[in-house]
Amino acid sequence: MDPVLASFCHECREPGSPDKSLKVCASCKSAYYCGKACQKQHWKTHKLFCKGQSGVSRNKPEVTEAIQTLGTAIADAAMLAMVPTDARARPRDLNQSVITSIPAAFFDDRLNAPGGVVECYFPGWMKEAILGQPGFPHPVPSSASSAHKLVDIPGTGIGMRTTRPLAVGDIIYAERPLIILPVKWRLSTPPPNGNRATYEECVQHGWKERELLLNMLVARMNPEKRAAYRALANSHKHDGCGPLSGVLRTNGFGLGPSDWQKIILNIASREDRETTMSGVCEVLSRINHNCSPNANVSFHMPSFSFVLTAVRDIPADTEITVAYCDLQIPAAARQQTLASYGFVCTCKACSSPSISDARRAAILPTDPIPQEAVRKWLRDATLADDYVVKKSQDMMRLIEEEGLESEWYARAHAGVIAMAYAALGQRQNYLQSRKKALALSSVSLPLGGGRLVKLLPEVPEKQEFWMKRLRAKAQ
Ligand SMILES: C[S@@+](CC[C@H](N)C(=O)[O-])C[C@H]1O[C@@H](n2cnc3c(N)ncnc32)[C@H](O)[C@@H]1O
Repeated sequence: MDPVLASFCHECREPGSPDKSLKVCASCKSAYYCGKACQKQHWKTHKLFCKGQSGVSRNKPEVTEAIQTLGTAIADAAMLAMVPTDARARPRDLNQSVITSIPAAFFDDRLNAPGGVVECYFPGWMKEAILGQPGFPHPVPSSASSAHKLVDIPGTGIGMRTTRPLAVGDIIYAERPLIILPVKWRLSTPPPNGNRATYEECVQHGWKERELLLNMLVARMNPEKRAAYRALANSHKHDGCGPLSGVLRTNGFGLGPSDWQKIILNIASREDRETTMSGVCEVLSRINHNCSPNANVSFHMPSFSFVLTAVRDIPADTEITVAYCDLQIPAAARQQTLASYGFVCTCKACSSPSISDARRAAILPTDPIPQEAVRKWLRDATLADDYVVKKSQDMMRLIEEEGLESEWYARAHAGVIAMAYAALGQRQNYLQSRKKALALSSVSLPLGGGRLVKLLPEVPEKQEFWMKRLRAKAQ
């Protein structure tokens, strides 16, 4: 008997007491309950792991590294599904995937990090890198005062609205996700027909494996979070992927290589470093899509939370929206991507596709390194003094008309305008455009401010290009 496992009800997580002794599962003798109701409720998950049940073999399959990864988890599933601390999941091999809670979770909620814990499945090196951040975990960022509410929105289900006016760059809400796991699924066990399995059979087998894993992750949550995960929208009820996978596919926010690069460790393989993860949130996953979104969700690694920021000024009592797809592709292509979410987008851009598509196609991103655009202009005396400012301002007008302030080129053009004003020695224009550029920059990197903070100092004279255009002309 594991004394930790035997000390609490595995469904409601209440501790046992001298006058309320816990009953053990007669079959596996490793799950404990305070009463029949909890045992019945827990059986939905427990049956997958309970010794003697056919769903999952408790023997480790003897196959490749990848199979051992999930195989180990399956063999340990009865424990992993129930033990919310991370102590058992310390990776022996950093390339082996682990099921774990970040930050560490404890049965006694008073010991848990404020902001909650995330149930994760990822390679061990990611866990090491996350926990290795100095001062981890940073508190989950918060908005100046409550700024949102969840409401029923006719035709779209639940959605989010503002409760007060917001300015570009304002943090609206942040939360640790319920779960995080890789988007791409590598089969861990052979499909039923082995080498003869068709592509479709492999896909379905992959869904089965992922559903099993999600069962473990969801079982580790406290009852409130479990219920919250299960209550989220599911637009994949009819393609055989399983209910928990359906919720993941409908509600996941991406968390990609650029996020990992900030805390990268050399121990990660190249393939792992390029891993894209998906995180499902209790509140933020209720936000609907718009092709001209007024908000953006980004990942803040120090607090391990997703942060929602306003990408332009938003009046009170307005629906908050984010983008579910690439926004520069034509409307018809966007509708194809959005079909997997089970809706047809009727936003302004999709309602007049010919006008909007032409304008979006005309938006030219500036150099990904904005200083380069300014340097090229400085080197070329044949270009007009207002060449760079005018070009980027024209682009900003189009970007704003199309509502694409969330895209990287919006902040890049805003940065170019500010740097060009510095090169022209125009102090007021520099300060004004700097403010806008920094607000747009914080949309993708809340709290960090992004690269532009270093490039656009508060004192105009300290800007790298200050007066350079004027001096070049005087020579
Ligand atoms: C991530 S959830 C968003 C929250 C969801 N409305 C709910 O009730 O939980 C995605 C689902 O919301 C709905 N949805 C999101 N944006 C929509 C839109 N622009 N028009 C219609 N339905 C939308 C679709 O059903 C989609 O599958």
